[in-house]
Amino acid sequence: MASPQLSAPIQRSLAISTQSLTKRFDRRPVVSDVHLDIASGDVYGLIGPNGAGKTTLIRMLALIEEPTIGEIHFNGQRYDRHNTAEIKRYLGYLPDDFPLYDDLNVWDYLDYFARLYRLREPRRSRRLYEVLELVQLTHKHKAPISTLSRGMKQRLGLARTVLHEPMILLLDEPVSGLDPIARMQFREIIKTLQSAGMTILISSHVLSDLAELCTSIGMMELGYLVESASLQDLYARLSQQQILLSTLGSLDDLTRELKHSPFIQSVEPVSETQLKVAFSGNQEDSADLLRSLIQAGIPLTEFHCTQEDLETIFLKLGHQQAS
Ligand SMILES: Nc1ncnc2c1ncn2[C@@H]1O[C@H](COP(=O)(O)OP(=O)(O)OP(=O)(O)O)[C@@H](O)[C@H]1O
Repeated sequence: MASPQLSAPIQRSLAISTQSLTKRFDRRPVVSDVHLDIASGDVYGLIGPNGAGKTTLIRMLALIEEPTIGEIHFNGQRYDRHNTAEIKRYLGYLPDDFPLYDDLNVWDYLDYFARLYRLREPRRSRRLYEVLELVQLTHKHKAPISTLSRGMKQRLGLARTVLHEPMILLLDEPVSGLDPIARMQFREIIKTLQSAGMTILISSHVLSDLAELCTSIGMMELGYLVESASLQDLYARLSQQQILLSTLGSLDDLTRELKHSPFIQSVEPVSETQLKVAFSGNQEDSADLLRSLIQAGIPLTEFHCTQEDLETIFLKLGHQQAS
């Protein structure tokens, strides 16, 4: 059998790409010179303080707000006024204040939008069952919308947004105001949509939600995209690794051995048996350290590597957002 060929890293195409994207209201810049690239299949988290311009940027990407200057490309196709209808077919947009008709039941609400998307029977009913299953509302299909919890309403909004099987999803603060369980349920659905191949942009104020969900993060401030990178890059570039070590022996012996490693930046006692170490090496370096401590006969009972979280990273970058 032929041996597998080494291949170059796969270059993913861009689902969304903007150049110099700018929006002014009455000459006041709200989004300024945004160059945003989102690779196909990414879940891109957009964060930023209130008024930073996230909603306005998303509305431009959803083709609801006309840019003052700049270009938007979707899957390589440049948006202009003539192809709006064509591009909207593969966009799904969930605004932060989407309307729900309280006197309709769940099925009729979705059916109404499915008809607007011109889905015909039997395809329409099949698609309604699929999206209800996806958002875990099958058992509520006859329930009046007014009786749903906030989390269910958000999931219903998401169901409506994906009815026409868009390739790109734009979600504006979809988890704001939800309790932790509802947020978790929402995250699970987003993961399912990503694994089905969708590219997803999601804005939020909750960094920890985005850290669990996103492959890339962008940060807006005063209309500018001040940071945009893959989560992996951000962690590699800015997150300090920490190691918690506990021993049955003396902390002095452990500290002496630790000093042989060039990657130890600081050692801080946590208790009489535990130390916290700031570590500048990578995972292989930490494995080497563990091996050397055991070889030196240190009776370790704990060796736990952690990384600084996104909040700490953004604080380090000097950005305001760290909620
Ligand atoms: N249609 C409009 N006309 C005038 N100003 C507007 C309009 N839409 C938004 N703005 C202003 O643009 C700025 C950015 O608003 P935007 O809603 O995009 O920010 P945001 O980052 O989404 O904020 P939040 O996190 O509070 O939702 C705000 O000062 C807002 O008042």
